Amino acid sequence: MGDHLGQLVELEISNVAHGGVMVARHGGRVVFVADAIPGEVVRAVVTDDSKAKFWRADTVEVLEASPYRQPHVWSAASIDRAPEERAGGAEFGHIAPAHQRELKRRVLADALQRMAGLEPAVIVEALPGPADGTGWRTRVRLHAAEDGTLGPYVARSHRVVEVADLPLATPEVASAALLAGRKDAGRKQPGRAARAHGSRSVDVIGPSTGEPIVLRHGERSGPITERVGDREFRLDAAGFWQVHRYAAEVLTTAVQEAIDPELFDPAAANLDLYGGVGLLAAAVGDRFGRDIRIESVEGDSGATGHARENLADWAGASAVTARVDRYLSTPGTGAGGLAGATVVLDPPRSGAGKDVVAALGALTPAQLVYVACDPVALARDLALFAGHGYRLSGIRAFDLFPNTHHVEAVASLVRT
Ligand SMILES: C[S@@+](CC[C@H](N)C(=O)[O-])C[C@H]1O[C@@H](n2cnc3c(N)ncnc32)[C@H](O)[C@@H]1O
Repeated sequence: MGDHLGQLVELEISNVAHGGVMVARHGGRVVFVADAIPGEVVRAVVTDDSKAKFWRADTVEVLEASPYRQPHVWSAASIDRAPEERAGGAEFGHIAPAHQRELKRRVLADALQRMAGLEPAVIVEALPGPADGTGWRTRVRLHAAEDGTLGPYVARSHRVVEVADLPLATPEVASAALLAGRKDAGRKQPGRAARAHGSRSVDVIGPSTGEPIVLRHGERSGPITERVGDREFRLDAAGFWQVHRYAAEVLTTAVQEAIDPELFDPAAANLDLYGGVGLLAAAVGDRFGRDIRIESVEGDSGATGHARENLADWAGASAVTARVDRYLSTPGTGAGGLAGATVVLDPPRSGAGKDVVAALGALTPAQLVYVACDPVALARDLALFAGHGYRLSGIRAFDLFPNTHHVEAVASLVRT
């Protein structure tokens, strides 16, 4: 091992893997290949040969192209650049949008089948916005290199690369970010990757109301307002909010539709777990009326403070700061257990996990709606839920992150 680093290999791409890379075989070993498409033959450079079972490689030349290959939506991330100077964060940008969604569907379907024995019919639905999947990012983080260059990281590294455009960002966010880059960087050679400078970063936030906000490392700003339909949400500029400009709206409707009204009890101890500033608790409230009872549970006290304010329209709504696992293991959770309750959960990428699933299973809510940004964590948790007497009754998937490999799913679970 270590002898093959930098070696050029010719690879036939057989499949898509979780994590935005494709699968090929070389000399009996699996190679995870970036910037390729299933069905292609590519020449790739080995970037990691440290493991016995698999290597990693980056495409440098396409020998037989897929009919789904397109010019990359972001030239800074294209294979026309050397791998060490390719911007990260748009790893599917060389694939036609409908086929990106098909590959994401395959990854989700494969995870559900392998890890949970489930074979639901599922497609990945496109969001409103440009058909080429650009102009959606309302949040962008750029990093500062030692020489002052401000830019995204090179794919799968912590090297900073200067870029001339940011097509995945909304036009307002892209302009603000590039302006910040020009101010900070002085005159640098575009396309050159440089080592990152500690943890210095610049966040550009484009709320749906007001001008973009640029927060340099350590800076704070007052709260911002995000509008979703007729409703407004206050939050800290640097706090969590769905990144795609239409994501909050799409998830609101998806969660509302994923709840079985026959199983919904407005007086039960309904929960919005990993609630952020209350977006999905409000979705439930808007679907089932002003008198419902719902508690939003969130680990970040700043977000909970805003959630209280954002949920003020519902007398029966509350927001608490707690880690979800601790909250669920507190005796008297939901004042008398969760019998008859509807639970929405929207955990971070790692998923809810064994302890949270076990605690929820023991509290026997009537139904759950699981919003997931990682198909493998979702599939693992669905298998765990099955062990606690919950079956999948419906699932939808959304292309909340076009031109990347990420996919969001909304799964409904009911008691068997
Ligand atoms: C994917 S976000 C969802 C937020 C909200 N549902 C929304 O759509 O705006 C996950 C949230 O869970 C919170 N969080 C992460 N781990 C947590 C934990 N163990 N307990 C409570 N909250 C947690 C994060 O602070 C973040 O606000």
